[in-house]
Parts: sequence; structure tokens; C-alpha cells
Amino acid sequence: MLKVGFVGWRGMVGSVLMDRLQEDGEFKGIEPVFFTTSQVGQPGPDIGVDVPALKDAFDLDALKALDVIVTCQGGDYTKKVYKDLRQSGWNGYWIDAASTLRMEDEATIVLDPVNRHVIDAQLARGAKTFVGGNCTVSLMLMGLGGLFEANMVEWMTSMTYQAASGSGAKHMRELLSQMGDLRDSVVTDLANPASAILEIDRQVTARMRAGDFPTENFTAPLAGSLIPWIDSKLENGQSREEWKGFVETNKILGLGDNPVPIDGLCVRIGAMRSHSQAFTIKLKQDVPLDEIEERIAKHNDWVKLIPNDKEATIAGLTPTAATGTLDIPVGRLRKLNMGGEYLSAFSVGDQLLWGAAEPLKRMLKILREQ
Ligand SMILES: NC(=O)C1=CN([C@@H]2O[C@H](COP(=O)(O)OP(=O)(O)OC[C@H]3O[C@@H](n4cnc5c(N)ncnc54)[C@H](OP(=O)(O)O)[C@@H]3O)[C@@H](O)[C@H]2O)C=CC1
Ligand SMILES: N[C@@H](CC(=O)OP(=O)(O)O)C(=O)O
Repeated sequence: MLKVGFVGWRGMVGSVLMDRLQEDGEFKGIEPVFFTTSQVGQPGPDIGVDVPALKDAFDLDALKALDVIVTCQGGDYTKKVYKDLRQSGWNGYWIDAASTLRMEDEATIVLDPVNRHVIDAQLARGAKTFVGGNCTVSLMLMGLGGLFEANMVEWMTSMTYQAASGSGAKHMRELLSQMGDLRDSVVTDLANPASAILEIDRQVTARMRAGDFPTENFTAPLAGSLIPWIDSKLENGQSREEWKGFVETNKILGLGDNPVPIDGLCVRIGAMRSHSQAFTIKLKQDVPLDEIEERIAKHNDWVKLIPNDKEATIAGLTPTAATGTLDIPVGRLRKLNMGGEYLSAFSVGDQLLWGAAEPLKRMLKILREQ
């Protein structure tokens, strides 16, 4: 039985991973050991099987006793521990949610419904480091995998609408605080249907711009607004989140010297935990829409084709519909005015499930079944 260490299990991504492992009965097939950076010696989580007290996540000797380490603790932890652990001779499997190692040669980005062939080839050549992809990239590939599988994409743009959870738990709280603050600022006028909406709007805008509006985490108002920048700036003017769209997609697909050009703008919006994306796709050929729909729908068990009409779209193609589910709704599929090779699409997905925890859970299962 594989001895599997979990680090970062009580964080937001880690908690979702714990839930999914329990739901699928995965703990029964492994010997789990739980680690912490702050609560050494405290009892481990209740997962339906006995677990030892929490161990120190920086104790290399304790880590070296493991066959597999699964970490959702974040990039700083990976930076502190991974290299020393490998240099100490540990040759176990490292499964990581953080971006730190993703583009390293020794790392494979895991999204098995899309790149099981790449994962299997890497395992066969002895690879030991497996990293979950960026959430927008994984969610895009879960939605449009059928087009990439059929080698139909010449290039693509992705314009994202990313939820607060992508920045972490504190940011989700801040979004709600901002929403509540705005509502509180006009509560009396709002209750009066005869009040002037432009006066309410003036008060709300003044509140968003006020020095004491809660923006400590986002550093800008998000509720009632948006933030068209995610992560740091690169020299070419892209944000780091935008850069990941091209490099990670092509690495996941194993396209090497023949990458598909992908670029776009990443925008934070006031959704809680589901990311949305609008795509413009240049196809290699003018393929009929019904064939495109079929390829998308048949690619995996989670993609859910939403008919391109208003009722179906507003019912099924939203963060409200997708959150908390493994569904990847894809809709707004139509040919654009630019010509038959130009396709639009819109997709949504829970960024803590397929965007973070689910690929890691499935990688652990792949190792267990080897
Ligand atoms: N948020 C996201 O959307 C995504 C995140 N990731 C990666 O996962 C990493 C972790 O992200 P996320 O889960 O959001 O981080 P969290 O901040 O929720 O958790 C990280 C760690 O903080 C510690 N912690 C301190 N106080 C608390 C508390 N009150 N409740 C829970 N944990 C606490 C825990 O470590 P300890 O038990 O040791 O104290 C926990 O493992 C990120 O840094 C990123 O690399 C990847 C994809 C998406
Ligand atoms: N950057 C993503 C979340 C995330 O954690 O991405 P990555 O795993 O690539 O660091 C977002 O803000 O929505």
C-alpha cells in the first residue's frame, strides 16, 4: 500500500481535495500521513480511517519515509522543501498544486482526461514529479479538449472572467465584505422603490472610491467593478496568468516544437469560485458546427454542451450553475462573421475542482493503480 503524505490539506484547495478523496473512497487504498507547517502533534483529520498525529511538514526525514507526497501548501513551501528533498536522495512521487515546478523539465502537468498519454509516457520513463495546471488552462482544456484532440485549432484567444477564489480564501471574504459594504451604504434608499437610482449609483460609486472601502487583499474594488490584471507583469506586457495560457496548454498537450498560439486577457470578476472564459478559435478548416459540437461533447464525461439559445445559456452556462460540480458547461458555439473557420465558445468551471484538486486526486489514483 502506498504511504502518502498530505501537506496543505486544511487550506482551501486541500480541503476540496480531501472531500474528493473521501467521496471516491481513495483513502481506503492508501496509508495516509498528514503534515502541517503550524500544528505539529495535533490530531489528524477525520477521514474515516485511523491517522497518526500531524507531522512537521519541514521534517525531511519524515517526508523521506513516504512513497508519495501530495502538496496543496503553495509555492513557498515547494521552494523550501522540494530541492532539498530530492538532493537528499528521495525518489518518491511529488504531486503539487503550486505553479513553482510546472515548467521545469522534470515536471509533468497533469490533466489526465486530456493528456493521459503524456502522463503514461512520463511514468514509463521514470518521471516522479507531477503538477496540476493553472486553473484557467485546465478548465479550458476540459471544455475544448475535443478540438485539440482532433488537431483542429490553428490559434485561439481566451478572455477570462476569473473568480475571487483564484486569489485565495481571504479574497473571497473580501469580495463578500465589499458587496455587503456597498449594499449597507444605500440600504435606506434601496428599500424605497421611489428613490432615484442615479442617486443610489452616485453613493455606491463614492463608497467604492472611499479610502476605507475594504480592499486590503485585492488592492482595488471588485464588487460592482472588475480588475483586468491577474498576477505580475512580464516584459512583453502580458500578465503572468496570460503567459500560462500558452506555455502550459502546449506543455500539457505535449506539442513541443509545434505549439498552438494562444493568448488573451485575464480579468478578475466578482464570482466566488467558478472561472469563465470566452474564446475566439481560428480553426484549421471550415468544419460544420454539428461536427464541432460532437467532438467537444464526446471528449470527456464532464463536458456539458449548452445549446446556443438564451434560456439554456442563462440557466446552464454560469458560475452559479457550475460551482460545486465537476461539470464543464461549454456553449455560445457559433461561427463568427469573420468566416467559417472562426468559432466562438464560452465555458465555465469550478476552479477548485477541475481547476485545482481533481487532477491531483486522479494522479494519485493513477499511481495507486500502477
Ligand atoms: N486558490 C486557488 O485557486 C489555487 C491554489 N493553488 C495552489 O494551492 C496553494 C494553496 O492555496 P489555498 O488552498 O488557497 O491556500 P490556503 O491559504 O487556504 O491554505 C494554505 C495553508 O495555510 C495554512 N492555514 C493557516 N490558517 C489556516 C486556516 N484558518 N484554515 C486553513 N488553513 C490555514 C494551512 O497550512 P498548515 O496546516 O500547515 O498551517 C494551509 O494548508 C496556492 O498557494 C497555490 O500554489 C493552485 C490552484 C488554484
Ligand atoms: N492564478 C489563478 C489561481 C492559481 O492559483 O493559479 P496557479 O495555480 O497557476 O498559480 C487565479 O488567480 O485564478
